[in-house]
Amino acid sequence: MIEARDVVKSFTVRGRAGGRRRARTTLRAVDGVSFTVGRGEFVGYLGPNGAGKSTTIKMLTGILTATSGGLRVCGLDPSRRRTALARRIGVVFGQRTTLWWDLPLRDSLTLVRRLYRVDAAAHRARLAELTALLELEPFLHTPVRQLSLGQRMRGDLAAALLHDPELLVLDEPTIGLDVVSKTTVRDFLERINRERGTTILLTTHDLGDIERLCRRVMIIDRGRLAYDGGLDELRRTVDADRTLVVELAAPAPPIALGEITAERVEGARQWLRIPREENAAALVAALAERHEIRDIALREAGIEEVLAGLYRGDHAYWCSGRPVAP
Ligand SMILES: Nc1ncnc2c1ncn2[C@@H]1O[C@H](COP(=O)(O)OP(=O)(O)OP(=O)(O)O)[C@@H](O)[C@H]1O
Repeated sequence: MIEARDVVKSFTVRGRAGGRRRARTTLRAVDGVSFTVGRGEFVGYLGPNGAGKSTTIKMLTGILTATSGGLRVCGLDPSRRRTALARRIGVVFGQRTTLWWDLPLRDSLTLVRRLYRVDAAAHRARLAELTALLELEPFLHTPVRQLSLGQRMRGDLAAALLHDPELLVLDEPTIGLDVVSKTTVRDFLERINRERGTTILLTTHDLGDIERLCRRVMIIDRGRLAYDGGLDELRRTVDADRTLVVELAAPAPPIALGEITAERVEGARQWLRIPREENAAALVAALAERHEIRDIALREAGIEEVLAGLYRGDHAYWCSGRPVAP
């Protein structure tokens, strides 16, 4: 569905140099990215702010033209075949709507049908299906400007899927949504991927989206792909520390065991960060010899901690992961 080979996108920006005329410099927002996405995959595209995610998505959808490299989406060159591609993909930008502000949602969706020249009977069937799945019925006749953010997002998803695209590209689709709306959107995406085989590329800062939906993640950092592989594999590959939470029989000064010291103390409870190479069982045994322990729990780093470490650059060109080299 997507084939990117050494894709580069440069922007010319005015530098901050002194003098009357500020010097022009070239910024490589996407700096030689290569990957493929197969039919039916659900892939998360992650990275810190300014990493190059939106620029990649704009190239994939034909909004921007790559400076160099090869790009094929559904077998088409996106910048040259933008109209043909639009019939085969759906795009949702969480921060923007493609719906007509002053029209009731239903009329907006009818206009989308005309734009994509969807046959009337197919449209009726598809609209009925999407209305049920996204629970649109209560606000189908409400002008878009009066919809809540969660309702509008569901409307935008329907608009992006009315022409039954093979590929759905989502840029932060759950941004600003409450827990219930997020769940509705996630359940829906999971379902169309599983049942219809729609390929989905999802950009998000919401790690709940990733944990719930993506089997594979690609991480971009400063324009370069730094990881491409499974989520569990990412947790394992990154040398993430673990935390031992110890509940003592009574409050005590911070525990110190060689290099390992408690980094948080609350009453009788203490938190110890354990480096990956440390043997946790031996540590627990040593602790039990010196302290009266009431309870103990070993906590693996969550995906949030793993990514925070990566984004901070704690793991210089991080994972040996999959085929991603600096
Ligand atoms: N039209 C443009 N002109 C100049 N620079 C741009 C342009 N669009 C993006 N950039 C720069 O390219 C880099 C990548 O931006 P991009 O929007 O792709 O990042 P992102 O990963 O989507 O970030 P965020 O998570 O904040 O949305 C940034 O340094 C940004 O300032």
